[in-house]
Amino acid sequence: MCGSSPAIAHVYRGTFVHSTPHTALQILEDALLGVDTEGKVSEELNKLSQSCGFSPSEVIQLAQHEFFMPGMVDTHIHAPQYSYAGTALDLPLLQWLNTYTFPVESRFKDLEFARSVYTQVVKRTLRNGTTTACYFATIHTDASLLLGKITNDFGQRALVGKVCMDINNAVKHYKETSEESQEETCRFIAELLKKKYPLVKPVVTPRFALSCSADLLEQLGAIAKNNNLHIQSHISETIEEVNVVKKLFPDSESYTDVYLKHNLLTDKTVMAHGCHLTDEELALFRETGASLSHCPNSNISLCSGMLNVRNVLNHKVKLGLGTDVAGGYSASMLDAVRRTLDTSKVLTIQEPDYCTLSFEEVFRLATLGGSQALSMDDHTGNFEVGKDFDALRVNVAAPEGPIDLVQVDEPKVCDDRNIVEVYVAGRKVVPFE
Ligand SMILES: Nc1nc2[nH]cnc2c(=O)[nH]1
Ligand SMILES: [Zn+2]
Repeated sequence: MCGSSPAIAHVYRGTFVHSTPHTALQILEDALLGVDTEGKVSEELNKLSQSCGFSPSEVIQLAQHEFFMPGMVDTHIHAPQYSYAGTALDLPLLQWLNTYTFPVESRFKDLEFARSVYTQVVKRTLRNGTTTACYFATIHTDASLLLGKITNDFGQRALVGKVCMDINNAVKHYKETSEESQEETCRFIAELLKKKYPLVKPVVTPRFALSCSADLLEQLGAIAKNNNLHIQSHISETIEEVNVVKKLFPDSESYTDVYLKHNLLTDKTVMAHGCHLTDEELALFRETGASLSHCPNSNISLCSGMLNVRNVLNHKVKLGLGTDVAGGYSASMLDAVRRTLDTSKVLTIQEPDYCTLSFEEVFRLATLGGSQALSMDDHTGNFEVGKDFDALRVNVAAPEGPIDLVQVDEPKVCDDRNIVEVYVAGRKVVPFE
């Protein structure tokens, strides 16, 4: 009904590609899509009524080699680590953290340094088509609030986490006391919510079980519960990490059980990696509704392991993709798509009966899967009517692109250079104003 819903602001005509829970890749050709004044998909594709009062001249027609796809969801990225992305990948996880990561993150006490790196990472991920990002910041509350401001200013949808850690035996100046961590987490949440940024929300962020005392984990579980907030952390990334967790938490049955016992596994929890989870642990994810972020570039770059995504999906655990900058050297979600396919093919080389992921399935993981993993699929993830218009305008024949079209209509693998416009909640955020 035209009369009762918000007015249509824009109508696009052309090819739309998206995923639904039932169809990994749906291609709608010569379709019409309306975006209303609230930035939502306003009418069913193909069924936009001519009587709603737009004239064909107002329709924005996509060019022959263009299509719209949903914006991609980076379910796990460390904003401060963008400052050294593409370097320092020669050590296994725990040494990598002590040698490179903690010293760099400790510099984010300096707000001007933070402003410069955070502006770069938000602009770069937006240009790469990340319309939603789930960020780790650092332990510094004011710099983490600044990251929230910058994502809001550039129009990126984001969950932003002030990192919590009260244990750090290697870089002793980069940690908090348990009390500081709790108080600063509460201040971070209160101040970020007070800003009323429409697309930016706080996420409770215990770094991982090895950086947090049991007392801190418990308090963070309570804070998340009392404020109904998202939670993010890392789990079972490397075998060494799993073994140390076992020693430190002898009363827990598994790594997953450590988080479960401290009320950190909820249907708003996203855990990164999970390469070495057992089937019993995956069952706990399924029962609690917690999700996994698959970070294949990082898993390979730090030689951490290879997540068996097919097994995760068979367990009906929600799963999205993450860049995990800077364990992953690329801030591009299209890179995460490629690495996900590569990892799946390596598993197939090792085990020929392995059911390799298809390109279509991985496209869904990068878009709708990520929205589901962050429990945002009621309003993002595809072009269903009523959802926010988070979208990428892709030009397969972009002049600066990396490929040449030999045959017309040939489907081809593109890269970030083919993303010519980015929209979040109906607002054009790339190119930058
Ligand atoms: N990849 C990765 N794993 C972690 N585990 C705990 N902290 C980190 C981090 O910063 N990066
Ligand atoms: Zn990480």
